[in-house]
Amino acid sequence: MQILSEAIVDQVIQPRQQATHKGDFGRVLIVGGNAHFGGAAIIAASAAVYAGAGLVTVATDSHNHAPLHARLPEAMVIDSQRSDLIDAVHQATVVVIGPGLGDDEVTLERVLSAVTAQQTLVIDGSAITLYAANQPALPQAHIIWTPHQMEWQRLSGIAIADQTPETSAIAAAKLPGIVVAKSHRTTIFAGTDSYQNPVGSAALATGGSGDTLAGIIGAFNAQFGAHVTSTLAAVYAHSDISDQLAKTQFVTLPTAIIAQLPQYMAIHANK
Ligand SMILES: NC(=O)C1=CN([C@@H]2O[C@H](COP(=O)(O)OP(=O)(O)OC[C@H]3O[C@@H](n4cnc5c(N)ncnc54)[C@H](OP(=O)(O)O)[C@@H]3O)[C@@H](O)[C@H]2O)[C@@H](O)CC1
Ligand SMILES: Nc1ncnc2c1ncn2[C@@H]1O[C@H](COP(=O)(O)OP(=O)(O)O)[C@@H](O)[C@H]1O
Ligand SMILES: [Mg+2]
Repeated sequence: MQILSEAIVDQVIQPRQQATHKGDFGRVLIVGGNAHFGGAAIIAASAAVYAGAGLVTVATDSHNHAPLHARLPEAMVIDSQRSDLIDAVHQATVVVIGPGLGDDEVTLERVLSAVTAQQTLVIDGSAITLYAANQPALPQAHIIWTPHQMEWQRLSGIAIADQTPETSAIAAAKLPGIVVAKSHRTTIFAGTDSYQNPVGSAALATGGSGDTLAGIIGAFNAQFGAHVTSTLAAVYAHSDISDQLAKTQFVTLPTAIIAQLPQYMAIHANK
C-alpha cells in the first residue's frame, strides 16, 4: 500500500495552457438531489465548479433549481425527470451520480444505461446504496466508487467492523474501476494497487463532506484526465484543505472547503 503525500497534488495540478477554452477543462454532470436532499447536489456541483471543471450541469429535482441558481449561477440545471437527462449524460466528460439521489432507482438506471465507455462515472451516496440493493447493469465506463463505511458494507458485504485494507482489497477487486473506501483514513483501490490517505480529521465528520469529495473527484477527472492519479489528488486535496482550516475551525464545513479550492489549486499548480 502506498501512502499518499502532497506530491500527488503537485503532480496532477498543472498550470493551464493559455490557448484554451472552458470545453478543454471538461463537462461534469451531477445527478442527484431529490426534494429532500437538494443540498447534496448543490454541494457536489459547487465543489466541481470551484475545483475547476470547465462546465457543470446539475440534473436534480425541480425544487432545487431556484436554490441552486441562487448559490451557484455558474452551474446549469435540468430536471432529472425529463427526457433531456440522456442528452446531458451524452454531453458529459464525467457523470457524478448519487449525492442526495435518495431512492430514485429509475434515474440511476436511466443514467447507467446511457453512460458510454469513453466517459468517467463517479458513483456516490444513494447511488451506491441503490446499486448494492438492485445490481443494475453497469456501463463499460471508467468507474469510481466513493462509499463511506456503511455504503461499503452494503456494496461489499463486509461488516464495518471487518473492513480492513486486506478484506476491502479482495472485495474491491470484484468491482469494475476504482474504489475510494472513505473513513478516517481513506483507502483507494485501483486494480492491484492500493493507496492510503494520511491526512484528514474528525473536522470532516459533518454532512456534505462526501458530497464535496464527489464533486472534486468529478472535476479533477474532467480536467486532468481519467487516471487514478486524478482521484488520488482529489482525495488528498479535500483532506489537506480541511486540515489547514481545522487549525482554526472545529468543524470544516463543505462550503468552507469548497471556497478554498481555487487558492489551494493555484498554489499547487506552481510547485
Ligand atoms: N445536505 C444534504 O442534502 C445531505 C445529503 N446527504 C445525502 O443523503 C443520502 C444518504 O447518505 P447518508 O450517508 O446520510 O445515509 P446512509 O447511506 O443511510 O448512511 C447513514 C447510516 O449509516 C450508518 N453509518 C455507519 N458508519 C457510517 C459512516 N462511516 N459514515 C456514514 N454513515 C455511517 C449511520 O449510523 P448512525 O449515524 O445512525 O450511527 C446511519 O445509520 C446520500 O445520498 C447523501 O449524499 C448527505 O450527504 C448529508 C448531507
Ligand atoms: N473522523 C474523520 N477523519 C477523517 N476523515 C473523515 C472523518 N469523518 C469523515 N471523514 C471524511 O468525510 C467524508 C464523509 O463522507 P460521507 O459520509 O459520504 O459524507 P456525506 O455526508 O457528504 O455523504 C469522507 O471523505 C471521509 O473520509
Ligand atoms: Mg456520502
